[in-house]
Amino acid sequence: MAALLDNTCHISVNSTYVNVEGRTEKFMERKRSIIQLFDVSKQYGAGYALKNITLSVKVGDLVFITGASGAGKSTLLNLLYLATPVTRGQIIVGGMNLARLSPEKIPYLRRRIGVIFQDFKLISHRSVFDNISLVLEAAGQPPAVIKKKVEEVLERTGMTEYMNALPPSLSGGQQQKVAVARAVVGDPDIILADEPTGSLDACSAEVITRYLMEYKEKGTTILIASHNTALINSTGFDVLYTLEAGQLAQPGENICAAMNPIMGNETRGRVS
Ligand SMILES: Nc1ncnc2c1ncn2[C@@H]1O[C@H](COP(=O)(O)OP(=O)(O)OP(=O)(O)O)[C@@H](O)[C@H]1O
Repeated sequence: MAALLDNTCHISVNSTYVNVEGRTEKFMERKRSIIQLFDVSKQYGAGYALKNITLSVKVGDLVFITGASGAGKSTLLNLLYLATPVTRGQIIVGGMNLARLSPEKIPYLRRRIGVIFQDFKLISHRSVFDNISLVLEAAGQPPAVIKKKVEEVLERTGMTEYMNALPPSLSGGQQQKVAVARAVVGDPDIILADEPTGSLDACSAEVITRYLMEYKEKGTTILIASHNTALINSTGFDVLYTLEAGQLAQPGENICAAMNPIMGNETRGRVS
């Protein structure tokens, strides 16, 4: 079965080979999974934020989690970072079974993941520089390396002049850039990004998106939760999952007309 995504992207789900914008890859055998969810559910009280989610993400893939407000996108990312515990099911990240991870191993998991939270979660009484450098201090990096790396990510995100500022004195967009800088500074294996350009103007969004895609090119696995079709189209994707009221959309149930024609709950390429 072949589905036409747009003029430049054809997908053949029965084939080992996929052609995305002229790139032909033997993707199914080449890559191993770095994230796996098996029948995962998350309940808040009596309500389900996520229900029976089974999916996997391969090393180096750019994966979008899309869906309407309240569909469960942020919850999914939060589970991967152990920001909130799973109610049922199993989650494996980088070979670690999160249900069996002892409290002292959680920092190890988190050092391998860079997170851009939707609400940024910056430490309000520490400077921009400190918010970013804490990641490297926790990883035991020497001060000279920390200074060099923090200055580099500040420069790349256009935040050098604000390095001594406290987060509450910054605009939402500036705080989001700091959150991006903090997420990438440790050169993580996985980046989890929740609407990473949601507070940015168009020009800044382009700069930040390109910066994140440099990490994709270096082999970092990136999961982006977003309902921003422009963002999705600006990067393309390896896999796109659509959530609908906490469940993966079934074939033909993609809820956003703008996302059509997507076939099934997983696809590759671009949306039209
Ligand atoms: N801490 C919480 N306590 C109770 N309910 C929660 C909590 N966090 C999320 N929820 C509920 O879980 C569901 C999924 O929320 P989530 O934030 O994951 O959605 P989302 O797809 O990221 O939405 P948005 O696009 O608006 O950010 C919603 O019904 C929400 O109200």
